[in-house]
Amino acid sequence: MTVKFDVMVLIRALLVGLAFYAGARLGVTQTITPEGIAILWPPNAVLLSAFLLFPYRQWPWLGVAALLAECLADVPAFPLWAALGFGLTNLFEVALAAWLIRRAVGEQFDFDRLRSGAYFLLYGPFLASALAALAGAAIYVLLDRADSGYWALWRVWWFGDALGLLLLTPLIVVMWHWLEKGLPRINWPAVGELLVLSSLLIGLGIMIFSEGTRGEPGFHLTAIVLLPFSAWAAFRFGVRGAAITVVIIAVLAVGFMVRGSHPYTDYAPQLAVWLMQEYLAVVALVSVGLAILLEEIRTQRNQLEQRVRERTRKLEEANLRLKEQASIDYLTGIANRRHFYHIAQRELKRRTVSGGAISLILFDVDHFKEVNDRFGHDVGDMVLNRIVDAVKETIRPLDMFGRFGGEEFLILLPDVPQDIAVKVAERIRKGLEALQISHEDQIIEVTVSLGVAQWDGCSTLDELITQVDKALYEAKALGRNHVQAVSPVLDVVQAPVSPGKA
Ligand SMILES: Nc1nc2c(ncn2[C@@H]2O[C@H](COP(=O)(O)OP(=O)(O)OP(=O)(O)O)[C@@H](O)[C@H]2O)c(=O)[nH]1
Repeated sequence: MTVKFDVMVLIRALLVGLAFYAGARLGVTQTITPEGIAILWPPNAVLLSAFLLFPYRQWPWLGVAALLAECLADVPAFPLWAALGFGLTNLFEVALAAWLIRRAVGEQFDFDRLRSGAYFLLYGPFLASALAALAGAAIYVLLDRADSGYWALWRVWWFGDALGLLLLTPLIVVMWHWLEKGLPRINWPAVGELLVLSSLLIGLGIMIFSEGTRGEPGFHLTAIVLLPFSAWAAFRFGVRGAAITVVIIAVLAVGFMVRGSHPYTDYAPQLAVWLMQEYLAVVALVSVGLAILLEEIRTQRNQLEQRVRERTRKLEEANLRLKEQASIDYLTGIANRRHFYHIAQRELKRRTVSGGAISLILFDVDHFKEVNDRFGHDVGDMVLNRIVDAVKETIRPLDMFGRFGGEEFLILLPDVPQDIAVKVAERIRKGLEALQISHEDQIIEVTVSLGVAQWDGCSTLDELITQVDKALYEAKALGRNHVQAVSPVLDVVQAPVSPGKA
């Protein structure tokens, strides 16, 4: 691992060092009972949060800063070798916990998943603190100051460190992530609710922790009364809210206890501290755990909704494609017979009510079999496509163009009487006659025969198609490359048949 100098890292290390020093001073001066029993050790949470939040390459700087801070805080009370020993023990504890947690959870650590909460709990307060306590207790024994045995010292170190990590790490980590996103807009109703919640919590906390029971009869509020308040914070303000209330409760509980006032005054001092540690651990686990659980449910619900949205979009796209496939002729891309019928029937129905002319053209490629036979089916397909393209350019966008089947095509012309439709058909005939389709070094020429009919206002579509089919048959009979309209009989528009045409 290369250690690179960076001003940002130096500032971070300085801040971590200062916070660690403040935590250590707080630990030494504000968390030890009058009987000399330490309740919790806050600074390790500062370093653990930093190790969880910042890249591995910054760890050496942060670690050195914390080590110096520990020595500065301890030296007034302990010899330098012991201060250094405590510092290295804490460093080992935090580095081990952070490394294991990040390995298990991934590099982006936050208290937003049950998984991260569970691994934090397992590797931090449970494992790393208990292991570091083996060394911490040994240093105390070597100092020869303590009147209790090695395992009692081990337990005091473990519980104190574990509680410090448990209470403060979630707060520091979630606050860091929160501030990282930039200062949020102030939500005044939420601020109001938070004020009410914290006032109630602080008021009740003071009542509960300032009062020693001392076996007096009568009504006593117990510390568990505060639990619903941190649950309230968890529900309404997430992990941040829960972590803040947990710290408020801890500050009140520890603050009063080190001044000799707490709800466990009936018990021996050591047991009273255990009970307090147990109480604070339960409050932290329940509140922060509940907040993480809610966050996890919210995240999973969002992910699920996102997946449902994505699937629905894909399904709609597939439906659209299916609809298109069901209505479009696969070869030419114009309406297939089914879709053409659907649209044409709708048009006729509309005109039954509103009136207005409507005409139909049916055309067929002349001697198309010869094209297939001479050039092959693929070239035949290409020729059909070129015919369709040419016809599309001749008709209006609102005319309905569809493939009737094979080399037969239908065109529905709304608001067009038969005489105009005949002119359109003639334009198509001429256009296709003039079309020169090149294939390799040859030119393929085609002609079409067209039947035209105007709807009489009452026939069905099938009847109209039968009529126009008859006209087409007549056009074919007239020698192909003709337009033939149905009765009322219009003049047959005949074109000279060019000898080279297929
Ligand atoms: N390449 C190709 N040929 C098709 C397609 N659909 C139908 N055909 C062919 O079109 C030809 C139609 O032949 P016929 O019904 O005998 O009509 P024709 O040869 O055009 O003769 P007339 O209509 O009497 O002028 C047949 O060879 C069919 O195989 C298609 O999608 N692609």
